[in-house]
Amino acid sequence: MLSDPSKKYRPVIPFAADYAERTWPTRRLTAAPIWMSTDLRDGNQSLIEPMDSRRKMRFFKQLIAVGLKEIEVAFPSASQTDFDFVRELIDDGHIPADITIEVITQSRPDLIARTFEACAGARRVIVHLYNAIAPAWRRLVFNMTPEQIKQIALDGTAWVREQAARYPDTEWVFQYSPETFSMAEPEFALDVCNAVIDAWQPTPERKMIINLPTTVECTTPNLYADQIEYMHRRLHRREALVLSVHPHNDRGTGVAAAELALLAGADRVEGCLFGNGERTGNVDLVTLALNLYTQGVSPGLDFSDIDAVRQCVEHCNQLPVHPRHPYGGDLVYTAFSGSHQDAIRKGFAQQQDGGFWEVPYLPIDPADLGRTYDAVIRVNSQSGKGGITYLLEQEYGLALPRRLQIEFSRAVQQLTDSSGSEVDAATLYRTFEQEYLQRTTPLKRLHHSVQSGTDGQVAVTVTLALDGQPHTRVGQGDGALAAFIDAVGVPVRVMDFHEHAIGQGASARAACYVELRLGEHGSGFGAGVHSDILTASFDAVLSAVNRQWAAAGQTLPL
Ligand SMILES: CC(=O)SCCNC(=O)CCNC(=O)[C@H](O)C(C)(C)COP(=O)(O)OP(=O)(O)OC[C@H]1O[C@@H](n2cnc3c(N)ncnc32)[C@H](O)[C@@H]1OP(=O)(O)O
Ligand SMILES: CC(C)C(=O)C(=O)O
Repeated sequence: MLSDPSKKYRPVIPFAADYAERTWPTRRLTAAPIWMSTDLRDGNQSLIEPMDSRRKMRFFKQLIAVGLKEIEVAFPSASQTDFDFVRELIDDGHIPADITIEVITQSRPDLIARTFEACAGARRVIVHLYNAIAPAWRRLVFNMTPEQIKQIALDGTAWVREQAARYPDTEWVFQYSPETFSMAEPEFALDVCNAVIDAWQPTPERKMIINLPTTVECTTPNLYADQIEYMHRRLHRREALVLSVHPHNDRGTGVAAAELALLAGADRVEGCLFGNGERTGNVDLVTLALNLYTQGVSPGLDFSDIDAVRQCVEHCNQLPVHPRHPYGGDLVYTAFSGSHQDAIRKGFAQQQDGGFWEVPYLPIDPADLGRTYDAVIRVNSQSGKGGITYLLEQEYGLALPRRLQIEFSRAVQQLTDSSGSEVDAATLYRTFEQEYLQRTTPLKRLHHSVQSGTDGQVAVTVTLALDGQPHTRVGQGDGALAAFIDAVGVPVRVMDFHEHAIGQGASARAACYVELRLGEHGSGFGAGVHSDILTASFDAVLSAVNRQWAAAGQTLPL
């Protein structure tokens, strides 16, 4: 890279002086625009292997299912595949009554004629004429003066009018794009567009579309918004126009450019699902739509099964959607890091049914897009007790008390540190079993009985396996747990005790967690799960004792 890039690159400055009449910065988006999908055209022309007709048809049907009403289906004069696809759509009746197909063409009479031939018989078609107008294209590609470039647009408009007259049974909607608009002088772009509008003479009843692309995104989105507002205020017959934008994403700000352009007066957005398209892509319609949704504005597009849409797009484009892609990526509702997991868990616990969505770190409820909560919290070495607790509770119904969460998370941390990889809920549960539920050495409960006396005292008789040998012991206490501890005969103090049901009805089980202090040694937890709640608490005591015994180097007198 150059130490002084200004010797090679210059900023694109659309306006000679500041565009001070702008009003867009204080506006807000309160309604969805008209959406137009160009997946089958701009998206398709950028693919390593363009779609065959089967893929195109699958994509077309998916776009309809999502709710798109305007779909650019082809560049029919470019290839026989594209021409035949348009014919198939029309001849085989694949275009529902509320869908308008769009087709693009260069401004060349033979190509325009072929475009109309492809569309003959359709109910309604948008014919999209384009020519590049920016200085570099004028000079390098066309070697033409600005007047000659304007004439290309006017010639094209006349040829489109001529062809449209030959097919009176179709409703033809004319769209003109000054390609490379954002890199052109705004005054020249306006001049070309107004000349085309004057030539076409749209009316509010027969509107035409003026589409202003960032063919190559080359400025910050605010400058593009200025350009759009400038055009919006000055285009002839504004009430007879649909003002459309077509952002690309070369600087990674295609979504912002589209959003600011809508604030600046645009009515319509052209883009692709998940942002496929030339180079870094067209603007992503999924992100735009769901950005509106998360602000409480209905986008008019339905992504309630976003994974199915993504699979279709990946299949048709033969390109993967990035795991971090907004809203649709595999990992975008997943938190690995401890503090995020903790906040998400607390948010879920306090989220009211029917209330405003307020789960930290999740801008949208994954369930609205058909995603489950299963993958929201995943555990690796960056995770804390919150995530571990969440998974054990969600998958296994275990609600660990706070200090046990801290204790158990140390065991999990050792596991994730040594493996360096993610642990799933099943592995967590297995670790919990090994650490607590299966701690039956040296003491194991074989069987027990409980007798309540008339004096409020309880007696417990328990047979324990101690190092494999059965021993029967009897204990007394104010309650069954105290009597059991007395029977075990180990000097422990109960520091903390929790129990809860797992599941409901006849098959419900009980989980019990006991924190014990054993003699002079520190305290630690034990846990038991059993269909009988008392038995669960006895097993929790033995689990705690056995863990303490192991921690003390097996030196405790049992
Ligand atoms: C920004 C965009 O995405 S615009 C859409 C771009 N998409 C595509 O190009 C995909 C489909 N295109 C194609 O298949 C071909 O380009 C075709 C069939 C349209 C034309 O093919 P060809 O006649 O071989 O021309 P080629 O592809 O080389 O295009 C360049 C020629 O078109 C001219 N041209 C480019 N754009 C336009 C336009 N909008 N109107 C009129 N002429 C144009 C160029 O000046 C050049 O002319 P020249 O050969 O006299 O120098
Ligand atoms: C033809 C136009 C709209 C285009 O695709 C672009 O400029 O990117």
